[in-house]
Amino acid sequence: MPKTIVVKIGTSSLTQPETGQLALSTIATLTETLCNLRHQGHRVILVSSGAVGVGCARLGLTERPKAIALKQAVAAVGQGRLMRIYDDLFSTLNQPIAQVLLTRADLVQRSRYLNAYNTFQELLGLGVIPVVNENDTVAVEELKFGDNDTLSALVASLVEADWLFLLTDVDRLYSADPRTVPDARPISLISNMKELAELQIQTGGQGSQWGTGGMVTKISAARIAIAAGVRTVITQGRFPRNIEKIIQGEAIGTHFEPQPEPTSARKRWIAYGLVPTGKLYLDDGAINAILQAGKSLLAAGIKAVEGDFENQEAVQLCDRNGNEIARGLVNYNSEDLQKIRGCHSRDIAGILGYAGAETVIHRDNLVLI
Ligand SMILES: Nc1ncnc2c1ncn2[C@@H]1O[C@H](COP(=O)(O)OP(=O)(O)O)[C@@H](O)[C@H]1O
Ligand SMILES: N[C@@H](CCC(=O)OP(=O)(O)O)C(=O)O
Repeated sequence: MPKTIVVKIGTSSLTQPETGQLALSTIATLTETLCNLRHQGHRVILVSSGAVGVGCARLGLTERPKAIALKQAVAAVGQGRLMRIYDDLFSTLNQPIAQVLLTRADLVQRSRYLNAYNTFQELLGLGVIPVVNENDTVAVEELKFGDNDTLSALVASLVEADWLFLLTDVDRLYSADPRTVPDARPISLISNMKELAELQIQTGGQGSQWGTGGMVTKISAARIAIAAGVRTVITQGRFPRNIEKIIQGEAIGTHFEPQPEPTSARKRWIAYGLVPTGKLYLDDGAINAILQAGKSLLAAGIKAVEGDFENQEAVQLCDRNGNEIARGLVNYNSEDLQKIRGCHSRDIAGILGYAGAETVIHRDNLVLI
């Protein structure tokens, strides 16, 4: 059965850690592997980091720039070179590829989200392998994916992929960072998010010298992907051939099993496509109503409102300690919500001077996280 497979490779696997130069043999093997998958009839998307790392190597910079404008300039240098290398290798194997550069803004607006979906479908239908990266050169801080783990999970969710492979410089997820905790326990399978929470995995800092986000972003990427029904695997980037072995059933890397009933496409867009602009702190009654009974959120259950947002924007719903439990589209702006929080729905019209929605977030626009 043909599958849709998203493979994300990080800078730490694409470059030599000592010199920052490209790891050519890894890239060549990855290219061969992805072509094999295409020949087997699968639909393949590559999410490749490396624009900043390759740009640095090209310009002789020895560490990842911190200043935003410099990083954006370096990414512009590196992205071109990266695509040239991919195109040379894939062309040798007669495989057409396409460059797809996305920013968060492309997924926030529903029409642009659907447009991105259509473009991917066309490319995959044409037998092309899209090579995706964040459009680092124009992305603005407030509207960034920030790391390609998240980007790859959103792409996998968008195209409703069967597999997401997160290729990195460790062979799997461990109970703690194996670089600093040598006896950290390897983890082979995570069946659901409850199990993940119970494992209390420690993720240490921000990852390797050239990587962005470390393991934290891979775990949150897995969370996004499995909610969309995508089986997610964290595995070693230096051995891309393992992808084929894993698809054939070998137990390599860490597997995250997909949620049996994936969240609907629209709710996934609300939860992960949109960028939340505020927070609502709820009382225990409201939390129970949402979590246990699948109810809408009413003004009476809101203890506090944080942030400045408009009607129909996405907000986070939190318990009293600030832990996020859900996200949703609000029916009131932040100014009006400040006035009606804690109030009964029948009093809203009197307080605001107009008859607004009965619910603050309708259950159709509310997603548990
Ligand atoms: N619990 C953990 N299990 C495995 N690796 C971890 C863990 N916590 C932190 N890490 C670190 O995450 C790093 C990979 O992240 P990163 O450098 O961002 O890679 P990439 O460039 O592939 O995205 C590893 O080198 C490892 O040191
Ligand atoms: N978009 C950036 C990569 C950001 C990123 O997530 O990097 P990595 O942790 O190496 O996957 C680039 O191309 O350099």
